[in-house]
Formats: sequence, C-alpha cells, structure tokens
Amino acid sequence: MESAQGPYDVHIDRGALTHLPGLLGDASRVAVIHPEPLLPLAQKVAATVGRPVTLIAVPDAEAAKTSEVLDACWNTLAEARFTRNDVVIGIGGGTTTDLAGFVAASWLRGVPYVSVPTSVLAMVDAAVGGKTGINLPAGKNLVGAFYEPVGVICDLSLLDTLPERDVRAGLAEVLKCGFIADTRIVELAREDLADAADVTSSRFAELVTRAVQVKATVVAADFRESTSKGTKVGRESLNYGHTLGHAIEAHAGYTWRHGDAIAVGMAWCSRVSRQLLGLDHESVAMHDDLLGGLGLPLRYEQSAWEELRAIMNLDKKARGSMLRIVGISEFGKPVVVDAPDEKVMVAAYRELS
Ligand SMILES: NC(=O)c1ccc[n+]([C@@H]2O[C@H](COP(=O)([O-])OP(=O)(O)OC[C@H]3O[C@@H](n4cnc5c(N)ncnc54)[C@H](O)[C@@H]3O)[C@@H](O)[C@H]2O)c1
Ligand SMILES: O=C(O)C(=O)C[C@@H](O)[C@H](O)[C@H](O)COP(=O)(O)O
Ligand SMILES: [Zn+2]
Repeated sequence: MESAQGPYDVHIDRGALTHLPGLLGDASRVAVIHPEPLLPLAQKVAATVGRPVTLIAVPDAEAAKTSEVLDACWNTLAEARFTRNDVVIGIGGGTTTDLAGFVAASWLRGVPYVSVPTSVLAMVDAAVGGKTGINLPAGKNLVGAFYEPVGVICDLSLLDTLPERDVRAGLAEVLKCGFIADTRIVELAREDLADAADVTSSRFAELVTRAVQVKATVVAADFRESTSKGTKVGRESLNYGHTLGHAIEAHAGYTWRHGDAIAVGMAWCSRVSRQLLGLDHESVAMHDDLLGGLGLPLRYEQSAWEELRAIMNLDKKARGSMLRIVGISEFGKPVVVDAPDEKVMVAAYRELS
C-alpha cells in the first residue's frame, strides 16, 4: 500500500501470519497488545517472534478505546523500557488495532507498529489506512493520530473463530466500499448474500480484497483527509454512514458494534441522498435489502434524534457550526453535502422507524 510514510505491505491470505517475523526489523523487544479473549492467539504469535515479548491485555471491544487503557499501555511500555527500535504489535479487532496503533504513534512520539487484524472489519478497514485513536464519552475517535503501520497481516484463517454477528458487522464496511466506489462489491453481494458472508468462500475473499483495494486507493490519494468539496471527494468518502453511525455509538455508550451503527447510518444517508442528490429509489431499497439481509439493524431509537443531532456537531467533518455529511448520487459517486437541510435529515430519520 502506498502511504505518506512510505509503502507498506498488506498480506491477505490464509496463513499470512508467517510474514510477521520479517516485519520486526532490528527490534530488541516486542509488545503484543491484544483483547483479553484473544490471549491464546497472542501467546501463539508471541512464540514466533524470537525476541522478549511483553503481552498487554486490554478490555474487549470499545472498552479498549479509552484514555485509561491508553495510559495503562504507556506505563507498561515504560516498565518494559521500550525504546525506539522496539515494535508494537496490535492483534485483534478494530478496537484493538485503533488503540494499539495510537499507543505506537504516541510512545516516544512514534515506534514501529505492525497490525494483525483478526476481525473482518479490522482487515478491510480499521487496520489499513493509518487512522488510530480512542473514544471520549462526547464522541467517537475524538483523540488520535494518522500513523501508518510498517505492515498489516490479514490471516484469513483467524476469521474461523469470529462470531457470525461480527462477520456481518464487518461486511457493513465492505458494502460501504461498494456504495461509494466499487460497484462490483454490490453485485457480488446481491448475487449470493449467504455466500458473501461465508468466510471460507472465494466470494468472501474477493470482497475483502476489493474493499482493501478501495481503502488503499482512497487513502493513497488523500492520507490526511482534506476537506472535500461537492463531487470532489477524497478520504471523507470513507465516512459514508458514519456521521449518524458514530453519534449512535456515543449515544448508546459504545455498546453497539461499529458495523451495526454505520448500517443504520448508511440506511439514513441513502434517504438523505435520495432527497438531496437524486439517488434513485431502487438504490435506497438496495441498501435495506443488503444491510437488512445480513441481519444488520436499519433503525435506532426514534426519540433520540435531537440528542443524536447534537452529538453530530462534533463529527470531524464539521467545520465551525456547519455540519457536513457524505452522500451518494448513485452507486460509486460520493458527494459531500455542506449544511444538509435539517428537515430532510429529520424526515430521513423518521423513515427508518
Ligand atoms: N481506524 C480506522 O480507519 C477504522 C476503520 C473502521 C473501523 N474502525 C474502528 O474499529 C472498531 C470496530 O472493529 P471491530 O468490528 O473489529 O470490533 P472489535 O474490535 O470489538 O471486535 C469485535 C469482537 O470480535 C472479537 N474478535 C475479534 N477477532 C476475533 C477472532 N478472530 N476470533 C474470535 N473473536 C474475535 C473481539 O474480541 C470483539 O469481541 C470501532 O472502534 C471502529 O471505530 C476504525
Ligand atoms: O479511514 C477512514 O478515513 C474512514 O473514515 C474509515 C471509517 O470506516 C472508520 O470508521 C474511521 O475510523 C472513521 O474515522 P473518523 O475520522 O470519522 O473517526
Ligand atoms: Zn467505519
């Protein structure tokens, strides 16, 4: 993958973990940050690196992305006397790779980072592209850094133990890539949704590869997410469905899966896009068919709109008091809408009831 800090490899394969020792350079020691439930995997990986390893267990899911956990990781690296040639490895879903990447970005102002995503969502999105960070109660990913890994290892065999609900949540980001950029993804999902959600199928492998390609292409062109204008959209396109999705996550106290929240966000955005950008009814219905067909939610508490709208003001795409959202005028054509009409947003939210 091309990047601001130099190209790096994203290894996608069953068995790709064999690439790990080759990514460690001259590291004297390694820290492996992993969620508590994935301790056996972290231990297995630790046994292959041929250097002293500090295992750092962090809480599972969004509970990892807090300032308290970040602080605990820093203190563990201090105790281990971690220096600038040592390597942080993040093994886990997107919550772990977001946290671990930020630990690596901030420790000594930056030490090498290797990402080993173990969920679909982390493989296709969170672990590639260099966004790292943690949440605050006020909003999602409000603290973080753009910081690139030296390599990413997507060992598809690790997905054999991933719960089906998490496979499907990850496919929400894959579909996002189809809606904003690669329409073949939408076709592949439409042809056979059950096969698309089967992690052992060739269709699934193609979907993962295509989604990573979309992300890599977008990020290579606009690593630091410049401000898009209308149809001239850079990295902000990857935020389709996220303005509402992130607000839902914060409102729910980070108890929702990210993929579930952005499924609602994309269903909502498709309606806003129909009203403001002329997206056709068939494409709106396709959002519901594909996301709903995967068992993903298409709605959130109706009474929460005002609170969600207030949280949305802290979205990173906002400029001053102006909300900005990503919509699509057709599949593959993202458009950034500045100051979307409030009535349209409310009506689109009501439509989800
Ligand atoms: N940095 C980015 O560009 C970016 C992009 C997309 C999403 N994200 C972030 O990613 C996070 C969501 O990631 P996620 O969906 O992977 O959630 P997650 O990290 O919570 O993982 C989901 C669940 O699956 C479990 N799990 C992971 N791999 C497993 C495996 N191989 N076997 C069994 N269980 C496994 C985890 O322990 C967890 O319980 C959110 O915080 C989101 O904001 C970041
Ligand atoms: O990589 C990006 O850019 C994205 O927007 C990808 C999103 O799927 C991802 O959830 C990201 O973490 C959102 O970033 P944020 O800047 O809106 O917090
Ligand atoms: Zn996302």
